[in-house]
Amino acid sequence: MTLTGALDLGTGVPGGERVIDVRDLRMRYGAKDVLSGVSFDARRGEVLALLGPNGAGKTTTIEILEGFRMRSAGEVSVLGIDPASAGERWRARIGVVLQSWRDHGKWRVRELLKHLGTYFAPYSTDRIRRPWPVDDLLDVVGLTAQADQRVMRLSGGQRRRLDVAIGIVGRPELLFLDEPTVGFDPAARREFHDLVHRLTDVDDTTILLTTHDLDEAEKLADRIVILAAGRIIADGSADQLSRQVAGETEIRWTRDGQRFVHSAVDATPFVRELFRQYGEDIADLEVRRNNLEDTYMKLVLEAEGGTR
Ligand SMILES: Nc1ncnc2c1ncn2[C@@H]1O[C@H](COP(=O)(O)OP(=O)(O)OP(=O)(O)O)[C@@H](O)[C@H]1O
Repeated sequence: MTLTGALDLGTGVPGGERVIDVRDLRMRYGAKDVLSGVSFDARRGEVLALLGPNGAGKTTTIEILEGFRMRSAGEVSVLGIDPASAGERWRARIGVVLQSWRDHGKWRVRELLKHLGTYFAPYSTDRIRRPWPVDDLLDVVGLTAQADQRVMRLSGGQRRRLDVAIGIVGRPELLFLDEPTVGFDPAARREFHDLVHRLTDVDDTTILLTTHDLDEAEKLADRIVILAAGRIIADGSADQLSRQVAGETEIRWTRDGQRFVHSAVDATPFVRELFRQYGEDIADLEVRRNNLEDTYMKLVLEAEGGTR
C-alpha cells in the first residue's frame, strides 16, 4: 500500500540486515481502527524513535512487535520471525525495558542480574554468548560501584539503569525502550543517552524507542518514524525531516545596534550577500534551521488537519 502524504526518506543505514519489517499493519479495537496500514523497517544497529501524539498507536505497534498483542492484519517480521507465532528462543533474542523494576527490593544488584541471567543461558549461541557476564554488564550500564547494594537503596537514575541492565542481560539483538527517561534529571538523562550509544557501539544492538521528548529523539535516533492517528506521516533522519518539511531557515543579526531577522530557503547566498553589503558592520549572526520539535509540530498539525 502507498502511504499518501507520508515522507519516505530512506534509512540512514543502507543495506544492513532488516531486524524489523512491518508491512501494512492494521489494528482494530471493536469498530475503531487504531493502526491503518503502517509500514516501516529497522536495520541492525539502528536506533529508531517512534514518535507521535497521545493515542497515535505507538504502544499498540510496539506490543505487536514484542508479540504481546495480536494484530488484525498485515505482515510483521521481527528478527526474521512473525512475533504472533514466535517461541521462547525468539523471545530470548529480544529485550524489553519495563518501567522501573519494583520487585526484589531486597536483592543485591549483582545477585539479581546473575539470577535473571541464568534464564538466558540455554539460548547462548556461538555468535552471541548469553547471558551477558555480570561484571561486564555492570560496567556497561555504569553500576559497578552499586554491585553489592540492595535494589531498594538505588537512586531513581540508578534504578533506571538497573531496568536497562535487566532488559539487556540476555544480550538482546533488538531492544524496546518505552519512554526511557521520564522523570530523569538532565545529568541522568545524559548518562542514559551515553549508555544507549554504548549499546549500539559495543553490541550492535538495534533499538526501538518511544519518547515524547523530541530533543532526546533528535540526539539518540538514527531514524525517526512519526505516527499520527494510526498512520505513518514521516520516516527519515531528524536532519532529513527538517530539510524536507521545514523549508525555511531563520537568520538573525544586528547592524549598528539594530536587530534584524530574515527567513530564507537557502541561508548561504543570503548571508554571503549580507556580508558583501555590510561586511564588518554585521554582528551577533545566528542561523537557525528548524529543529525536530518545529518539524514534528508542523507535520502532526498538517496530518491532524487532513483527518479532521
Ligand atoms: N485494549 C484496547 N482496547 C480498545 N482500545 C484501545 C486498547 N488499547 C489501546 N486502545 C486505543 O488505541 C489507540 C492507540 O493507543 P496507544 O496506547 O497505542 O497509543 P500511544 O501512541 O501509545 O499513546 P500514548 O502516547 O498516550 O502512550 C488509543 O485511542 C487507545 O485508546
